[in-house]
Amino acid sequence: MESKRLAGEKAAEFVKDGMVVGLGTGSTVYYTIMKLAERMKQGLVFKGVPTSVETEKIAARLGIPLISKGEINKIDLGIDGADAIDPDFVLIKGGGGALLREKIVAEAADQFIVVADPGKFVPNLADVEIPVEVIPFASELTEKHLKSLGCHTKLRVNNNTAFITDNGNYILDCKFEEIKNPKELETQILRIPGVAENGLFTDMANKIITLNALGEVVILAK
Ligand SMILES: O=C[C@H](O)[C@H](O)[C@H](O)COP(=O)(O)O
Repeated sequence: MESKRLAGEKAAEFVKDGMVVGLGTGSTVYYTIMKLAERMKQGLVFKGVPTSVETEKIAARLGIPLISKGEINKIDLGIDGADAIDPDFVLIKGGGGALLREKIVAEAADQFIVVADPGKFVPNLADVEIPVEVIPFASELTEKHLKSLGCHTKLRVNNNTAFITDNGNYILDCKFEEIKNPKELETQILRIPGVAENGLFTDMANKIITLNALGEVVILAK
């Protein structure tokens, strides 16, 4: 999609020599990674921290140097996509199942840029399911606990079997009737034993790169 390409490529301009860059997951940030590989050939020097096995493979194929898992100390800039963005820049992520590593990287990054086509903007987050990554042990109990917060849960499946994340966990997609306080909900979900992470990303995005109604790339900042 052209809008994903334009937004994704623009974000690559924010990477400077010597940076450690969190490389997100999905079809929009894919264009960022492609652009970064192009800039690398022109002399840009940086190292990447991939947020998924999928991104790790793409980056490795393009020859992008990656920091190995046990050596990630500092991330200068994270760039990633989103499934939904509300007017306060609260994000829902995890449509591709990569939310856990994505949140670790977004939280650690000094700056976090989101790349998204305009279709990702929603007036109400409750219109979108929140992916919750849960460890398989006693996941029925975790699910029951989640339901007590007032949502409908759905185990994510792939080819008729449970979808397994890069971390060996399940995803429960949770639909709430309303979300009054996303920050509080993010914390409440995280407090449930068995929950590894949830797809609500509050207070994280510093900039959002998207397109306006004229199809021009715009950078929204808080
Ligand atoms: O788990 C997947 C991620 O949260 C992605 O960043 C998100 O799904 C956005 O992906 P896309 O850019 O393909 O719409």
